[in-house]
Amino acid sequence: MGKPWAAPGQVIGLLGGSFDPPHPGHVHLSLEALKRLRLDQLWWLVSPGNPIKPNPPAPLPARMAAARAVMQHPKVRITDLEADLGTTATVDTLAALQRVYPKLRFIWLMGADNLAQLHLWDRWPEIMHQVPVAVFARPGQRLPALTSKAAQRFARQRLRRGRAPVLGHLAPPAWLYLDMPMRDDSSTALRQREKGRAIRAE
Ligand SMILES: Nc1ncnc2c1ncn2[C@@H]1O[C@H](COP(=O)(O)OP(=O)(O)OP(=O)(O)O)[C@@H](O)[C@H]1O
Ligand SMILES: O=C(O)c1ccc[n+]([C@@H]2O[C@H](COP(=O)([O-])O)[C@@H](O)[C@H]2O)c1
Repeated sequence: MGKPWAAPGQVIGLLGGSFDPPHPGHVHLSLEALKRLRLDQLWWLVSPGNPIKPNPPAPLPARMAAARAVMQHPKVRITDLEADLGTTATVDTLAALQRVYPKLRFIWLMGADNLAQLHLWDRWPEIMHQVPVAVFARPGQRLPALTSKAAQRFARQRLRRGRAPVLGHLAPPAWLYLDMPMRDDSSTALRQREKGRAIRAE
């Protein structure tokens, strides 16, 4: 894939994920992020593989094609940048992106379930010092997210939601939690449904 193009100073949201498969919850988060964070672009980083998930995902080309089919928006780029960069840990991906694109401003986007688990990620506090972070509501995840180790450790750096439009221009650590109408789509549920269908068809 060609490298995505953006003008110096632009604010780019990064949505990393396995997207195994992609679903309307990803699209919904993306549209909310574009609007609420005033993003110039949003890049989906379709991951070669989540470093802490035990089972490997479906092959990357299939997930890229599925992602392109569900998310079509002039400001959203579907990328396999981590495969290009040779990174899987987010801390390494962000460092590499900041090296390759020193003039862009990145915001890391994630659902509330990921904030609840962030303390399990490789060198996670560094991530909070690399880029501002925006966390989006997900059903049943508000309390786990807001009482998580990461939320507690960075409690003083949490901003009120009214600051969302300027988040991309602030120096990290800086993060906020954004409520939104929630969708309960999940890749796990879709994979389980697909497995059930395959078993019934046997
Ligand atoms: N329905 C949703 N609402 C809010 N955020 C979501 C939703 N689905 C996924 N996300 C967020 O999108 C990012 C990528 O998600 P991912 O590809 O892991 O999908 P998933 O449905 O969480 O998959 P899995 O069930 O396999 O963990 C993560 O930050 C995740 O929190
Ligand atoms: O860096 C880590 O250690 C790490 C651990 C777990 C997840 N991540 C990243 O979090 C994003 C969401 O992952 P997933 O598999 O839940 O879609 C994706 O970009 C992963 O690479 C990163």
